[in-house]
Amino acid sequence: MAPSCGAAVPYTLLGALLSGGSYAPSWPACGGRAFLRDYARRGTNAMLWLGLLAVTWVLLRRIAALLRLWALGSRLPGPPALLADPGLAAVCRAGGDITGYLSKLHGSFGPIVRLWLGPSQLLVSVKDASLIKEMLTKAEDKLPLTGRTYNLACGRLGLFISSFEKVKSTRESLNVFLNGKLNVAASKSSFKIIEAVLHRTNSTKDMDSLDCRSFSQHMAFNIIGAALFGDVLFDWSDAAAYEELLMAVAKDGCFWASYAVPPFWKPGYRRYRTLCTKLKTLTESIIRKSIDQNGELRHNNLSSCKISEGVVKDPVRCTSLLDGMISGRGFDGAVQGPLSSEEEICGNIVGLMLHGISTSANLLCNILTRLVLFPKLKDQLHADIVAVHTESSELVMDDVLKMQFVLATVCESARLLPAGPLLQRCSMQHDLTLKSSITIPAGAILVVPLHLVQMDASIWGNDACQFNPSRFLQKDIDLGGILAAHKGSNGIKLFTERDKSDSFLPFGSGNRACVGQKFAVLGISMLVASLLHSYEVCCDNCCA
Ligand code: HEM
Repeated sequence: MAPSCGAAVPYTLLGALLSGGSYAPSWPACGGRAFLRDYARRGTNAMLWLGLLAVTWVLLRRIAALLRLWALGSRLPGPPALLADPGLAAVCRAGGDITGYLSKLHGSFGPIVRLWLGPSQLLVSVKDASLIKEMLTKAEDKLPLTGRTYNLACGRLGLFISSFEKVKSTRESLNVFLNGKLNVAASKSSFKIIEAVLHRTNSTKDMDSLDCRSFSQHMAFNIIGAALFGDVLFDWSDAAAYEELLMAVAKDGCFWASYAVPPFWKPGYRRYRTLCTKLKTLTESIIRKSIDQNGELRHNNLSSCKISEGVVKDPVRCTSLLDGMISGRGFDGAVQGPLSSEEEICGNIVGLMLHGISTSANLLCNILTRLVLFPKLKDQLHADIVAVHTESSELVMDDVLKMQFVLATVCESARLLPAGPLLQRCSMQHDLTLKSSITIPAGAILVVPLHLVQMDASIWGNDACQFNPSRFLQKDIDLGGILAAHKGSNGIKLFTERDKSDSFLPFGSGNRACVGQKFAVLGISMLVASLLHSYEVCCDNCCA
């Protein structure tokens, strides 16, 4: 009996071919089209099944991760587990004091507290110095929101993003680059920076009513910009527009990045994206200028390799961060083409400008405000500066390293006013086991409430909340430690006393610590010293 049409048709195209013609007689009877139709139907079904299995697999994995988060999270001390902590929600709604709320919780539950921000979001706050050190060493990832914010503003970049693996090598290159910048450029630049800022503010408004915040921001822009682009920044006609654009992009980045799906339908978002594109174009323009007019980047990179020979043996690695920019050819590619490593370099530069300006401006403003509020501080700083820096000589980095009171003032200001209230980390892939008994599940948001730690009276003494730079002198600032940076970071070893050094965290700690720490402390000290050496700093109506 002849096989029925359906039965005769092989199930797969491969089956038909492999059957070696045994089905051949039925083909003409059923028609090649029927076979192909059936084949397509079965193929589609198979694809749908595969898709369904994949989605189910992903969902099951998510559910397993969620159950794990709930199980491990509930074991940590904290207020009763609810969908979202109502106390924190109330504090946030009132635009209130998160540090104050965490302080109460730490008072009740101890050095580790967990809070549920939602069914799938667990926040763990750590306050104990030794636990913090362990946590910051083991938790190597940044929060995905931080990475998304920088990605949105800067495009593709190899710094500030979540995964430690992806930022490791760029961090190391940047570390070497910034060390070289300190040795080569800072001493000459500081007076130029001050002059450029005064020139700019003079041309726009009355010098007598200079706003401290804007002044600090201009100084920060110029010190980071001069380090990255060289002196060409000072003659660039678009410098002011570039600074404004950077600040505008920095202001709203976190808000727009908090959307899970980019809200293209919102005019505000489209305006923000336009600003980011303009920022990228201007960054490319200043990089080009820097390469074309001065060859500054190439020159300084190579010099820095020679200068820091003791630290870095391989000169090729010295230029790796800015390789693409240094070779004008490579950068041209980035301007014309889609994503490339050159685009990443441009993204890194924008990221560094955004982060470096906001943090350094914050610190500078804090110091300048204290200078005007406390004339005695100004006198002490002045005495420290003139003791080292004579009128005739040029101020150099070695001089700044001798100005212990200036360095102590910068560090004490950073202690009292860190860049943000919380240091944030997470471990995306692995659970964290602290002190071998506390397990924090992967994906939890880890925070260190900096004000609580850096103003903890049990560590810093009864005057923990007061401004007292001398506390940094009592324990001897280890200036040798400032120059001995460990791999991928610029650690400043300030205290011989362990608890204090683990509780001084304005620049973070561990593998994701601030790479610009040494650059910021020494650069800002240099600026303050240069400013006080040559100018009178005072507030409106109080200058003699
Ligand atoms: C007063 C000035 C500054 C403050 C207070 C500051 C603070 C910080 C903090 C708190 C972190 C995170 C640390 C952690 O998670 O442990 C960080 C990271 C970082 N900072 Fe700074 N910073 C300053 C200036 C700078 C400057 C001038 C640069 C470079 C030009 C810089 C480059 C970086 C980089 C590259 C990272 C880490 C990026 C990563 O691992 O993905 N910072 N900074």
